[in-house]
Amino acid sequence: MNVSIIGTGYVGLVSGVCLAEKGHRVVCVDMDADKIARINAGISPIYERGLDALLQRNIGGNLRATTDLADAVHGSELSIIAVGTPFDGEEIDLSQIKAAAREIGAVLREKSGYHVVVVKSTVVPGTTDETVRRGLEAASGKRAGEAFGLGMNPEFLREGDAVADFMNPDRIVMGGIDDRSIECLDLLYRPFDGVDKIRTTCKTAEMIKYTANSLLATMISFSNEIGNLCSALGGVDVVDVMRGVHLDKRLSPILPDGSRVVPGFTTYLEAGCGFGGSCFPKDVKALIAHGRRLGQPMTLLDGAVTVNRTQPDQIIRLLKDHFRSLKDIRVAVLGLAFKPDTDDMRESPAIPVIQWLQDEGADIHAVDPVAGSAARKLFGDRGISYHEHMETAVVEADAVVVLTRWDVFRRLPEIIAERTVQPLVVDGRRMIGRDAVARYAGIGYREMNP
Ligand SMILES: NC(=O)C1=CN([C@@H]2O[C@H](COP(=O)(O)OP(=O)(O)OC[C@H]3O[C@@H](n4cnc5c(N)ncnc54)[C@H](O)[C@@H]3O)[C@@H](O)[C@H]2O)C=CC1
Ligand SMILES: O=C(O)[C@H]1O[C@H](OP(=O)(O)OP(=O)(O)OC[C@H]2O[C@@H](n3ccc(=O)[nH]c3=O)[C@H](O)[C@@H]2O)[C@H](O)[C@@H](O)[C@@H]1O
Repeated sequence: MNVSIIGTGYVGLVSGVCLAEKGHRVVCVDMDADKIARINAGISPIYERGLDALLQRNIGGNLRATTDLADAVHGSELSIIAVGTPFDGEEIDLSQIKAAAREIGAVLREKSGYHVVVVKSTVVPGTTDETVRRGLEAASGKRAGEAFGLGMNPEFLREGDAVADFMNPDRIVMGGIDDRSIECLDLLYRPFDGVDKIRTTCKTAEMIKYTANSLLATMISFSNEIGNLCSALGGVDVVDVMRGVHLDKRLSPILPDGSRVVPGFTTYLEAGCGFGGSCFPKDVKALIAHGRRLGQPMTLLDGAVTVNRTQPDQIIRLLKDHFRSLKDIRVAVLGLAFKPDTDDMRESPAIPVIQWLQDEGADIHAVDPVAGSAARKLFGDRGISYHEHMETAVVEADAVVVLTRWDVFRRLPEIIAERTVQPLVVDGRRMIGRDAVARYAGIGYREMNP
């Protein structure tokens, strides 16, 4: 199938590369000429495990990239919209979606033959049926359901695992305004044998995406609230509590091989310094705003956002418990990205923590396997030295703060073991054993007062 993808960010690029790998002929479109040049040169503009290899295998073959949207849409039977849908502080910002619909519509005015337009971006329920349909019809002078089809196909990939998630999805949701549009999506996903496929309306597809993200975000905030209570109680560790809760078969069914999913990060019941990224924060806020507009308060989701906003304060509290002032105190910060395996710093809990440390006049030594240059752009050099390796960052540190669950940080106890003066380890991700270091303070745990 000939496919054009409008918007070549995380989702557009990964989808394009993976669909090309599955045998479709794909053209990725973006207005950012630098990005397009890099992709055509076989260099991925984003850090994502496994992406470079797939990109290099397909570019110039099943895959090409261009800034020419009209040419790409003309040469394809299906166009996927994967542009950004940020939160503007009040509500979802649909300006990129509207522009893409207008531009595609203008091409459809001249194009003969049936064409299907599919929204992959995360958009509030009703957007595809109303805003996108209106934009396409106005610009093309044609009617949806007659000259062209319209669908909604949300994406569930996680950054860091994007290629693996796209290639092995848990489900594929295919929303459409009619059977013909859904059939076209079915053809696109035919190479994904054995995956559960849901055929539904565009509005339900949109709602499935928001509900999935809101549930996961709420589970994290729930775990964090319970963790904060454990910490207030003293002598109770949220990790033990969640293990006990999670062994309930309704939460972790026994797998065919007799094993269980181990409670932890992948189950979204892991307390820590909060969720970040380009999606959970903006999507939950957009759904709350949409509910409010419809006269439906979203009390629980409001709570999830509030817990998350204040969760990095737990790190600050733990530091304040141990140091009267942070002025000139040497603090090693392990992890800057919002999660491991990505260089993305959007809404990372490291942002408020580092800004507070800067304001306090701490001597900050930051390390992240890939997000160092993104962090330098964000924070500058005020009070911060950036390190390539954890070893140099933690040397002589008075405190070590763990903010991202990168696997390499598990070696921390081994690295500081030889030091005569032991630093305080503030574990914002609960990934270092409580007894593995001499001085430990973790989110969701406090020693019982003697
Ligand atoms: N990042 C993620 O992990 C996931 C994101 N999503 C959703 O997918 C959508 C896209 O997200 P990202 O890929 O992260 O965004 P992004 O911001 O990385 O990429 C969007 C791209 O679209 C381009 N663009 C915007 N308007 C354009 C136009 N008219 N013509 C050509 N190019 C245009 C921009 O230049 C940019 O490169 C959002 O709605 C997001 O919520 C869904 C699942 C996962
Ligand atoms: O719509 C999206 O963009 C995507 O949002 C999330 O994916 P992502 O933001 O890439 O990352 P996650 O691995 O889900 O982590 C999100 C945040 O939650 C935090 N987290 C995760 C799990 C946990 O138990 N505790 C916890 O604090 C992580 O540190 C991270 O900051 C969803 O997991 C994807 O399914 C979805 O497609």
